[in-house]
Amino acid sequence: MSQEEAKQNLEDIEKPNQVQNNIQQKEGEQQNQDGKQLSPEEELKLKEKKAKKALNAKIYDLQKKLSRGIQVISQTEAKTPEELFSFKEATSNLFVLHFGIGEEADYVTVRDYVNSVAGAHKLTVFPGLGYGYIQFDDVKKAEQTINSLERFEQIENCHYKDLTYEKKIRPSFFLYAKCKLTDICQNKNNDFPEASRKVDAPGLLFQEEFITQDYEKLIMEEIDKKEWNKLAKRKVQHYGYEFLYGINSINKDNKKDPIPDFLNNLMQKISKEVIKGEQPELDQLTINDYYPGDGIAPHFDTHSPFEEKIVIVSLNSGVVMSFKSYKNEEKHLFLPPRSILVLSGEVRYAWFHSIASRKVDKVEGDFNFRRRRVSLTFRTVQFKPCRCAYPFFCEDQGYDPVTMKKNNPLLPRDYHAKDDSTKVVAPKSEEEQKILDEVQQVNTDGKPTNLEQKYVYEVYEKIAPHFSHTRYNPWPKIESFLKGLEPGSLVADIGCGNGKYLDCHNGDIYMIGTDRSENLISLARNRGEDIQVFSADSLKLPWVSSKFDNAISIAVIHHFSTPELRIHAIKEILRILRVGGEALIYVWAFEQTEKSFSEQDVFVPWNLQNKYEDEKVVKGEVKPNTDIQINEAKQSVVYKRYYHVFKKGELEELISRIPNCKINDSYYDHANWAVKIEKISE
Ligand SMILES: O=C(O)CCC(=O)C(=O)O
Ligand SMILES: [Fe+2]
Ligand SMILES: [Zn+2]
Repeated sequence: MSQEEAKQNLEDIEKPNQVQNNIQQKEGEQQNQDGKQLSPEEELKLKEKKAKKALNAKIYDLQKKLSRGIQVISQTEAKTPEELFSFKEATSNLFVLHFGIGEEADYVTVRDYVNSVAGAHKLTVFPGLGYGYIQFDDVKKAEQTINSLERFEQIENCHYKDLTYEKKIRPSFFLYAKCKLTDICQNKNNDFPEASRKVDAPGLLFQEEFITQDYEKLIMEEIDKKEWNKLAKRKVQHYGYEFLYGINSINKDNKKDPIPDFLNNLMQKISKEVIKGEQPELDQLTINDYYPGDGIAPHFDTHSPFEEKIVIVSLNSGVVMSFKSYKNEEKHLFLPPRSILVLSGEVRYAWFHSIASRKVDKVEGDFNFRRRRVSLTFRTVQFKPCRCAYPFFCEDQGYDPVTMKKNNPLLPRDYHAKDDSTKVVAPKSEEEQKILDEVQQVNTDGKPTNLEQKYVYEVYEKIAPHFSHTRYNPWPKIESFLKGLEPGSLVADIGCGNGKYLDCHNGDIYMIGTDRSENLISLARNRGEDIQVFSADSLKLPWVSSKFDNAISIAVIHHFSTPELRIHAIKEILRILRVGGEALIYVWAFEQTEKSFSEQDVFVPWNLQNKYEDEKVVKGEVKPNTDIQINEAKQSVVYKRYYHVFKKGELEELISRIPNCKINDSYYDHANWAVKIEKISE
């Protein structure tokens, strides 16, 4: 059945009220359209026709769901079912679509069913997406599973069974046999890390079964008798002091309801075993209520409002908490119910912690399905400034983790590091020249080359935290462009870096950022709960066409190594804009006063301070993928970023080659050439 036929069939099906009417007609009272009685033969034909239509509608519906699933998972460009279903060879993998996996019941149902018909297999799910795949060691087992299912003969490759019909729970089970694993799991965003029950991080203490099950039950009951405050993503209760979410601090002048008495036993145990007189007693409590799928964005608790030790007790369900150091070390710890987690020292002051928004976690080879989880976060309110050993994350010592804008003279001198690129750019090395010659000779075809991969993307991933610390002041002209936009505008920040432009507007536009560097994206995400950012390539944005009112592309286009790619990137900006929408584009200028370039394709050094670098790289024991130099005098490791610096008029010339836009303004600002372009037609 072609897509067209399927659509036609779907359209042929009666409208819901007609179906309803037909059901209300009793057996034997079938009438034709003129109201005449039907003969038994005619009746049978009509029934068959209806059954066929209903079946086709169901198939069409399943096909649509399946094609959406495959598109999400594989990020393929295929748009029609024909394109998606065009795999020819059978493999030992099955694609599974069961409308709602992520719930424990779904997972167990599918796993047990496959076990019963074909035995050993590996089932992988993409929680929240409702799709997954099964790997067998043998193509026969995949076929055996397929053959055990009901079959819709009309559609090759599609097989369906309502596994859970009897149990009357939601998901169905739907297999697509002939898919290649590479087609469905290329996108690493679909997979997620495995956690352990024990991790080492400096300052992290963790203990399972800190309280009994009975006590846990009692606390849960008492908590639910109290009133919850609703946040955008979860519910909370606060005791001791008022908590202010906008600035992630507490109102020290507003002492509220004391921590409730039913927590006395727990507080005493913590006092004796954890606090041990090392800081004043805990006097502030935040209770968070999470349902499967809820999470908390990466953050570290603000330094100054609280003393060092932060204590988190988990109730009712396990969850994985992820930790990330400023050196991008990542650890994933499973917090079972009734466990206690204590954060102090480096992990408290300088690591991010987060809970990913999903319904299931992978823990030491098993899935842990989340249930409702309630966490108790105890802190001690601090009445003195923070003098921790981590000034680069300490708002009391000059750094504002929310806005990243403060510039406090108390910081160590090297802290607010300047952009460390040297003033005169050295001639290219042989390797740099070679890679540049290579990419400029091939047809770049809208895909990033080796050069962007090695000298742009990988370098930004590496230098992200350090880079981010040097990028905290929005430039005034860009800020005023954003502040001047129509209220309600949807604005894309393409190549948003640490997100410094995502929160410098008046709050009445809606901004979404993308950047190729996942490390920069995590830093951007840390700016606040309202920040919307995604990792994506500027050559292939994940947005549908013509929906954005505006876009900004600041310091991005100069990182592409060929004119074709630069044009491609600009066309991609125009693609997502609506007709009449305007974009602001900035690129580095060849004409500069601070730097002097002798040519336009340059490799600009970045001195990554040793404190941001792996010790092993600093000592020369490990070499990263990109070529680096160790600069002992400056205590740094030198990475190089590729730029094509633009001569006056060059950006305008590129844009003149794109038919559906016009230039509204162009100017020179902060050693960049800037243009405002408007989309004039689709
Ligand atoms: O719920 C948790 O386990 C963590 C809560 C948290 O990190 C916070 O409220 O700052
Ligand atoms: Fe926290
Ligand atoms: Zn501090």
